[in-house]
Amino acid sequence: MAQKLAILTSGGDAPGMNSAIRAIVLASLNKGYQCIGFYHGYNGLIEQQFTELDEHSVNNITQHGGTILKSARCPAMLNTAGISQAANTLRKLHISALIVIGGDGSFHGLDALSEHWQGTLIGLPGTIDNDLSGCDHTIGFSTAVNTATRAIDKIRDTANAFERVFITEVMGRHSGHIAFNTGIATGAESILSFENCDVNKQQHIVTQLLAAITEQRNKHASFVIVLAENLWPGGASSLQAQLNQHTDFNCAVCILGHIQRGGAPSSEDRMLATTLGVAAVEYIDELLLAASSSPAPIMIGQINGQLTQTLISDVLKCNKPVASKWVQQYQHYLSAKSTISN
Ligand SMILES: Nc1ncnc2c1ncn2[C@@H]1O[C@H](COP(=O)(O)OP(=O)(O)OP(=O)(O)O)[C@@H](O)[C@H]1O
Ligand SMILES: O=P(O)(O)OC[C@H]1O[C@](O)(CO)[C@@H](O)[C@@H]1O
Repeated sequence: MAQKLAILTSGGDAPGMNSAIRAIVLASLNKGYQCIGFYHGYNGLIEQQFTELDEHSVNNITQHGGTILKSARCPAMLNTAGISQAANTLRKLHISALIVIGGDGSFHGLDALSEHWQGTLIGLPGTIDNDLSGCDHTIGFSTAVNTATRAIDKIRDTANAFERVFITEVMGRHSGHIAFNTGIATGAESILSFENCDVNKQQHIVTQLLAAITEQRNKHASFVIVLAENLWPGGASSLQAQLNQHTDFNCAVCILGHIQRGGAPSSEDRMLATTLGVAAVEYIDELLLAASSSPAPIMIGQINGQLTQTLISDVLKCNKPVASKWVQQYQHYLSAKSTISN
Protein backbone atom coordinates (compact mmCIF):
# COMPACT_ATOMS: atom_id res chain seq x y z
CA MET A 1 0.00 0.00 0.00
CA ALA A 2 1.29 3.49 -0.90
CA GLN A 3 2.47 5.69 1.94
CA LYS A 4 0.25 8.68 2.59
CA LEU A 5 1.34 12.29 2.91
CA ALA A 6 -1.00 15.01 4.11
CA ILE A 7 -1.06 18.80 3.69
CA LEU A 8 -2.93 21.62 5.33
CA THR A 9 -2.81 25.41 5.11
CA SER A 10 -3.32 27.25 8.38
CA GLY A 11 -3.51 30.77 9.82
CA GLY A 12 -3.85 33.70 7.43
CA ASP A 13 -3.82 32.62 3.80
CA ALA A 14 -0.78 33.77 1.87
CA PRO A 15 -0.27 34.14 -1.89
CA GLY A 16 1.86 31.23 -3.03
CA MET A 17 0.24 28.60 -0.81
CA ASN A 18 -1.32 27.03 -3.91
CA SER A 19 2.09 26.75 -5.57
CA ALA A 20 3.35 24.88 -2.51
CA ILE A 21 0.37 22.52 -2.56
CA ARG A 22 0.89 21.86 -6.26
CA ALA A 23 4.58 21.12 -5.79
CA ILE A 24 3.96 18.79 -2.86
CA VAL A 25 1.26 16.87 -4.72
CA LEU A 26 3.23 16.49 -7.94
CA ALA A 27 6.41 15.48 -6.14
CA SER A 28 4.51 13.03 -3.92
CA LEU A 29 2.77 11.34 -6.82
CA ASN A 30 6.09 11.15 -8.62
CA LYS A 31 7.59 9.32 -5.67
CA GLY A 32 4.63 6.93 -5.56
CA TYR A 33 2.93 8.41 -2.48
CA GLN A 34 -0.73 9.13 -1.98
CA CYS A 35 -1.56 12.70 -1.06
CA ILE A 36 -4.36 13.99 1.15
CA GLY A 37 -5.38 17.58 1.80
CA PHE A 38 -7.19 18.62 4.98
CA TYR A 39 -9.58 21.56 4.71
CA HIS A 40 -9.78 24.70 6.86
CA GLY A 41 -6.45 24.44 8.63
CA TYR A 42 -6.34 22.26 11.74
CA ASN A 43 -10.17 22.16 11.77
CA GLY A 44 -10.12 19.68 8.90
CA LEU A 45 -7.71 17.47 10.79
CA ILE A 46 -9.86 17.48 13.90
CA GLU A 47 -13.15 17.09 12.04
CA GLN A 48 -11.82 14.69 9.39
CA GLN A 49 -12.62 16.95 6.45
CA PHE A 50 -10.21 15.96 3.71
CA THR A 51 -9.85 15.15 0.06
CA GLU A 52 -7.47 13.05 -1.97
CA LEU A 53 -5.26 15.25 -4.14
CA ASP A 54 -4.12 14.25 -7.61
CA GLU A 55 -2.72 15.97 -10.71
CA HIS A 56 -6.14 17.31 -11.62
CA SER A 57 -6.67 18.86 -8.20
CA VAL A 58 -3.60 21.02 -8.62
CA ASN A 59 -4.07 21.94 -12.24
CA ASN A 60 -4.28 25.69 -12.86
CA ILE A 61 -3.89 26.75 -9.25
CA THR A 62 -0.35 28.12 -9.04
CA GLN A 63 -1.37 31.51 -10.42
CA HIS A 64 -4.12 32.08 -7.87
CA GLY A 65 -4.01 33.63 -4.41
CA GLY A 66 -5.80 32.06 -1.46
CA THR A 67 -5.56 28.31 -0.96
CA ILE A 68 -7.57 25.49 -2.54
CA LEU A 69 -7.52 23.75 0.85
CA LYS A 70 -9.01 26.86 2.53
CA SER A 71 -7.48 28.22 5.68
CA ALA A 72 -8.78 29.05 9.13
CA ARG A 73 -7.83 29.75 12.69
CA CYS A 74 -8.67 26.74 14.88
CA PRO A 75 -9.15 27.47 18.58
CA ALA A 76 -9.68 23.73 19.29
CA MET A 77 -5.94 23.20 18.77
CA LEU A 78 -5.28 25.25 21.87
CA ASN A 79 -6.45 22.45 24.16
CA THR A 80 -5.32 18.88 24.61
CA ALA A 81 -8.62 17.35 23.52
CA GLY A 82 -8.37 19.05 20.11
CA ILE A 83 -4.72 18.14 19.60
CA SER A 84 -5.34 14.53 20.52
CA GLN A 85 -8.33 14.37 18.14
CA ALA A 86 -6.10 15.73 15.35
CA ALA A 87 -3.52 13.03 16.13
CA ASN A 88 -6.24 10.37 16.08
CA THR A 89 -7.23 11.38 12.55
CA LEU A 90 -3.63 11.03 11.37
CA ARG A 91 -3.44 7.54 12.92
CA LYS A 92 -6.84 6.49 11.60
CA LEU A 93 -5.94 7.51 8.03
CA HIS A 94 -2.47 5.91 8.28
CA ILE A 95 -0.71 9.15 7.38
CA SER A 96 3.10 8.97 7.38
CA ALA A 97 3.87 12.68 7.21
CA LEU A 98 2.02 15.97 7.61
CA ILE A 99 3.12 19.22 5.97
CA VAL A 100 1.65 22.40 7.43
CA ILE A 101 1.96 25.67 5.50
CA GLY A 102 1.44 28.60 7.86
CA GLY A 103 2.92 31.06 10.32
CA ASP A 104 4.22 30.87 13.86
CA GLY A 105 0.83 30.01 15.38
CA SER A 106 0.51 27.08 12.97
CA PHE A 107 4.00 25.97 13.96
CA HIS A 108 2.99 25.99 17.62
CA GLY A 109 0.26 23.61 16.50
CA LEU A 110 2.89 21.34 14.89
CA ASP A 111 4.94 21.37 18.07
CA ALA A 112 1.89 20.45 20.14
CA LEU A 113 0.95 17.70 17.69
CA SER A 114 4.41 16.14 17.93
CA GLU A 115 3.66 15.17 21.53
CA HIS A 116 0.63 13.15 20.44
CA TRP A 117 1.70 11.65 17.13
CA GLN A 118 4.90 9.90 16.06
CA GLY A 119 4.83 10.61 12.30
CA THR A 120 6.91 13.17 10.40
CA LEU A 121 5.88 16.80 10.83
CA ILE A 122 7.11 19.57 8.56
CA GLY A 123 6.33 23.27 8.49
CA LEU A 124 6.66 25.47 5.41
CA PRO A 125 6.82 29.20 6.20
CA GLY A 126 3.62 30.70 4.78
CA THR A 127 2.52 34.11 6.00
CA ILE A 128 2.57 37.60 4.54
CA ASP A 129 4.13 38.88 7.78
CA ASN A 130 7.63 37.41 7.11
CA ASP A 131 8.07 37.12 10.88
CA LEU A 132 9.63 33.63 10.98
CA SER A 133 13.29 33.03 11.70
CA GLY A 134 15.12 30.29 9.76
CA CYS A 135 14.27 31.76 6.36
CA ASP A 136 14.92 34.97 4.44
CA HIS A 137 11.35 35.22 3.21
CA THR A 138 8.08 33.53 3.97
CA ILE A 139 5.71 32.47 1.20
CA GLY A 140 3.35 35.40 0.55
CA PHE A 141 5.58 38.21 1.76
CA SER A 142 6.84 39.25 -1.68
CA THR A 143 3.30 39.49 -3.10
CA ALA A 144 2.03 41.42 -0.08
CA VAL A 145 4.86 43.94 -0.37
CA ASN A 146 4.26 44.31 -4.12
CA THR A 147 0.53 44.82 -3.57
CA ALA A 148 1.04 47.40 -0.83
CA THR A 149 3.71 49.16 -2.89
CA ARG A 150 1.43 49.47 -5.92
CA ALA A 151 -1.43 50.69 -3.73
CA ILE A 152 0.70 53.34 -2.04
CA ASP A 153 2.08 54.47 -5.43
CA LYS A 154 -1.54 55.14 -6.44
CA ILE A 155 -2.28 56.94 -3.19
CA ARG A 156 0.79 59.06 -3.87
CA ASP A 157 -0.73 60.31 -7.13
CA THR A 158 -3.74 61.67 -5.29
CA ALA A 159 -1.57 62.92 -2.44
CA ASN A 160 0.58 64.81 -4.96
CA ALA A 161 -2.41 66.24 -6.80
CA PHE A 162 -3.86 67.62 -3.57
CA GLU A 163 -0.58 68.24 -1.72
CA ARG A 164 -2.17 66.10 0.92
CA VAL A 165 -1.06 63.97 3.87
CA PHE A 166 -1.96 60.28 3.83
CA ILE A 167 -1.60 57.71 6.59
CA THR A 168 -1.46 54.30 4.90
CA GLU A 169 -1.78 51.39 7.30
CA VAL A 170 -0.15 48.10 6.32
CA MET A 171 -0.44 44.62 7.84
CA GLY A 172 2.24 42.60 9.63
CA ARG A 173 0.58 41.82 12.96
CA HIS A 174 3.41 42.76 15.34
CA SER A 175 6.35 43.02 12.96
CA GLY A 176 7.42 45.72 10.54
CA HIS A 177 8.69 43.73 7.56
CA ILE A 178 5.85 44.89 5.32
CA ALA A 179 5.98 48.44 6.73
CA PHE A 180 9.71 48.90 6.08
CA ASN A 181 9.77 47.21 2.70
CA THR A 182 6.79 49.15 1.35
CA GLY A 183 7.78 52.36 3.10
CA ILE A 184 11.23 52.35 1.55
CA ALA A 185 10.03 51.08 -1.83
CA THR A 186 7.45 53.89 -2.10
CA GLY A 187 9.70 56.63 -0.75
CA ALA A 188 7.37 57.29 2.16
CA GLU A 189 8.31 60.42 4.10
CA SER A 190 7.60 58.59 7.34
CA ILE A 191 7.55 54.94 8.45
CA LEU A 192 6.04 54.32 11.85
CA SER A 193 6.70 50.77 12.99
CA PHE A 194 7.65 48.71 16.03
CA GLU A 195 11.34 48.86 15.19
CA ASN A 196 11.69 52.64 15.15
CA CYS A 197 8.80 53.99 17.19
CA ASP A 198 8.29 54.18 20.90
CA VAL A 199 4.59 54.92 21.20
CA ASN A 200 5.06 55.93 24.81
CA LYS A 201 6.47 59.06 23.21
CA GLN A 202 3.37 59.68 21.12
CA GLN A 203 3.28 63.43 21.63
CA HIS A 204 6.92 63.77 20.66
CA ILE A 205 6.35 61.76 17.48
CA VAL A 206 3.29 63.84 16.56
CA THR A 207 5.28 67.06 17.08
CA GLN A 208 8.05 65.78 14.80
CA LEU A 209 5.57 64.68 12.18
CA LEU A 210 3.86 68.06 12.22
CA ALA A 211 7.19 69.82 11.68
CA ALA A 212 8.12 67.51 8.80
CA ILE A 213 4.68 67.81 7.22
CA THR A 214 4.76 71.61 7.42
CA GLU A 215 8.14 71.60 5.70
CA GLN A 216 6.78 69.45 2.85
CA ARG A 217 3.64 71.52 2.49
CA ASN A 218 5.70 74.67 2.20
CA LYS A 219 7.27 72.98 -0.80
CA HIS A 220 3.80 72.08 -2.14
CA ALA A 221 4.64 68.42 -1.75
CA SER A 222 2.65 65.44 -0.51
CA PHE A 223 3.47 63.49 2.65
CA VAL A 224 2.94 59.75 2.98
CA ILE A 225 3.13 57.98 6.31
CA VAL A 226 3.36 54.18 6.29
CA LEU A 227 1.96 52.96 9.61
CA ALA A 228 2.31 49.39 10.88
CA GLU A 229 -1.01 47.97 12.09
CA ASN A 230 -1.34 47.42 15.85
CA LEU A 231 1.31 50.04 16.59
CA TRP A 232 -0.48 53.31 17.28
CA PRO A 233 -2.84 53.36 20.25
CA GLY A 234 -6.31 53.81 18.78
CA GLY A 235 -5.01 52.97 15.30
CA ALA A 236 -4.63 55.10 12.17
CA SER A 237 -7.75 57.16 12.87
CA SER A 238 -6.39 58.18 16.24
CA LEU A 239 -3.12 59.37 14.66
CA GLN A 240 -5.19 61.17 12.02
CA ALA A 241 -7.18 62.98 14.72
CA GLN A 242 -4.00 63.93 16.57
CA LEU A 243 -2.48 65.41 13.42
CA ASN A 244 -5.66 67.17 12.28
CA GLN A 245 -6.13 68.68 15.72
CA HIS A 246 -3.08 70.88 15.36
CA THR A 247 -3.33 72.10 11.79
CA ASP A 248 -5.65 73.00 8.97
CA PHE A 249 -4.43 70.23 6.71
CA ASN A 250 -6.81 67.44 6.03
CA CYS A 251 -4.92 64.25 6.74
CA ALA A 252 -6.49 61.16 5.12
CA VAL A 253 -6.34 57.53 6.20
CA CYS A 254 -6.17 54.49 3.95
CA ILE A 255 -6.10 51.07 5.59
CA LEU A 256 -4.85 48.62 3.00
CA GLY A 257 -6.01 45.59 5.00
CA HIS A 258 -6.72 42.23 3.42
CA ILE A 259 -5.94 43.25 -0.15
CA GLN A 260 -2.36 42.52 0.95
CA ARG A 261 -3.23 38.85 1.46
CA GLY A 262 -4.91 38.31 -1.91
CA GLY A 263 -4.20 38.44 -5.61
CA ALA A 264 -1.97 36.55 -7.96
CA PRO A 265 1.24 35.49 -6.23
CA SER A 266 4.45 37.13 -7.44
CA SER A 267 6.84 34.91 -9.37
CA GLU A 268 9.18 35.06 -6.33
CA ASP A 269 6.46 33.59 -4.11
CA ARG A 270 5.58 30.91 -6.66
CA MET A 271 9.21 29.87 -7.04
CA LEU A 272 9.89 29.89 -3.30
CA ALA A 273 6.74 27.90 -2.53
CA THR A 274 7.49 25.38 -5.27
CA THR A 275 11.09 24.93 -4.12
CA LEU A 276 10.06 24.39 -0.51
CA GLY A 277 7.21 22.05 -1.46
CA VAL A 278 9.50 19.78 -3.46
CA ALA A 279 12.15 19.90 -0.72
CA ALA A 280 9.59 18.81 1.87
CA VAL A 281 8.68 15.71 -0.16
CA GLU A 282 12.35 14.88 -0.77
CA TYR A 283 13.00 15.15 2.97
CA ILE A 284 10.09 12.82 3.75
CA ASP A 285 11.21 10.41 1.05
CA GLU A 286 14.69 10.14 2.54
CA LEU A 287 13.26 9.44 5.98
CA LEU A 288 10.85 6.82 4.69
CA LEU A 289 13.52 5.11 2.60
CA ALA A 290 15.84 4.97 5.57
CA ALA A 291 12.90 3.69 7.67
CA SER A 292 14.25 5.85 10.45
CA SER A 293 12.07 7.09 13.27
CA SER A 294 10.64 10.56 12.80
CA PRO A 295 12.81 13.40 14.06
CA ALA A 296 11.43 16.46 15.85
CA PRO A 297 9.32 18.74 13.61
CA ILE A 298 11.32 20.96 11.29
CA MET A 299 10.69 23.97 9.10
CA ILE A 300 12.14 23.94 5.61
CA GLY A 301 13.12 27.42 4.46
CA GLN A 302 15.57 29.20 2.22
CA ILE A 303 18.45 31.49 3.19
CA ASN A 304 20.67 33.10 0.54
CA GLY A 305 19.20 30.73 -2.02
CA GLN A 306 20.13 27.63 0.02
CA LEU A 307 17.57 25.28 1.52
CA THR A 308 17.57 25.18 5.32
CA GLN A 309 16.10 22.83 7.90
CA THR A 310 15.42 24.38 11.30
CA LEU A 311 13.81 22.72 14.28
CA ILE A 312 10.35 24.21 14.73
CA SER A 313 11.18 24.71 18.41
CA ASP A 314 14.13 26.90 17.35
CA VAL A 315 12.03 28.83 14.82
CA LEU A 316 9.60 29.60 17.63
CA LYS A 317 12.30 30.74 20.05
CA CYS A 318 12.94 34.01 18.26
CA ASN A 319 11.14 36.27 15.85
CA LYS A 320 12.97 37.51 12.79
CA PRO A 321 13.72 41.22 13.19
CA VAL A 322 13.52 43.64 10.29
CA ALA A 323 17.08 43.94 8.90
CA SER A 324 18.78 46.69 10.89
CA LYS A 325 20.26 48.06 7.65
CA TRP A 326 16.75 49.04 6.51
CA VAL A 327 15.88 50.64 9.80
CA GLN A 328 19.19 52.53 9.86
CA GLN A 329 19.06 53.61 6.21
CA TYR A 330 15.55 54.89 6.66
CA GLN A 331 16.43 56.77 9.87
CA HIS A 332 19.61 58.35 8.56
CA TYR A 333 18.99 59.02 4.90
CA LEU A 334 15.49 58.32 3.66
CA SER A 335 12.93 59.80 6.04
CA ALA A 336 11.65 63.37 5.93
CA LYS A 337 14.17 65.39 7.95
CA SER A 338 12.19 66.18 11.06
CA THR A 339 11.12 62.57 11.61
CA ILE A 340 14.67 61.26 11.77
CA SER A 341 15.01 60.85 15.53
CA ASN A 342 12.39 59.82 18.03
N1 LIG B 1 0.01 27.51 21.12
C1 LIG B 1 -0.63 26.81 20.17
N2 LIG B 1 -0.81 25.47 20.32
C2 LIG B 1 -1.44 24.74 19.39
N3 LIG B 1 -1.95 25.25 18.24
C3 LIG B 1 -1.79 26.56 18.03
C4 LIG B 1 -1.14 27.41 18.99
N4 LIG B 1 -1.12 28.67 18.49
C5 LIG B 1 -1.78 28.61 17.31
N5 LIG B 1 -2.17 27.36 17.02
C6 LIG B 1 -2.94 26.89 15.86
O1 LIG B 1 -2.47 27.51 14.67
C7 LIG B 1 -3.54 28.25 14.07
C8 LIG B 1 -2.98 29.40 13.29
O2 LIG B 1 -2.31 30.29 14.16
P1 LIG B 1 -2.37 31.87 13.93
O3 LIG B 1 -3.79 32.28 13.86
O4 LIG B 1 -1.51 32.50 14.96
O5 LIG B 1 -1.80 32.08 12.47
P2 LIG B 1 -0.32 31.88 11.93
O6 LIG B 1 -0.07 30.45 11.64
O7 LIG B 1 0.62 32.58 12.84
O8 LIG B 1 -0.41 32.59 10.51
P3 LIG B 1 -0.37 34.15 10.19
O9 LIG B 1 0.97 34.65 10.64
O10 LIG B 1 -0.54 34.22 8.72
O11 LIG B 1 -1.51 34.77 10.92
C9 LIG B 1 -4.44 28.61 15.24
O12 LIG B 1 -5.75 28.94 14.85
C10 LIG B 1 -4.40 27.32 16.03
O13 LIG B 1 -5.21 26.35 15.44
O1 LIG C 1 -7.62 38.12 8.86
P1 LIG C 1 -7.50 38.21 10.32
O2 LIG C 1 -7.87 36.96 11.01
O3 LIG C 1 -8.15 39.43 10.86
O4 LIG C 1 -5.95 38.39 10.66
C1 LIG C 1 -5.24 39.51 10.31
C2 LIG C 1 -3.79 39.23 10.58
O5 LIG C 1 -3.36 38.18 9.73
C3 LIG C 1 -2.28 38.61 8.95
O6 LIG C 1 -2.78 39.09 7.73
C4 LIG C 1 -1.34 37.47 8.70
O7 LIG C 1 -0.81 37.05 9.91
C5 LIG C 1 -1.64 39.75 9.77
O8 LIG C 1 -0.83 40.59 9.00
C6 LIG C 1 -2.88 40.40 10.33
O9 LIG C 1 -2.59 41.06 11.54
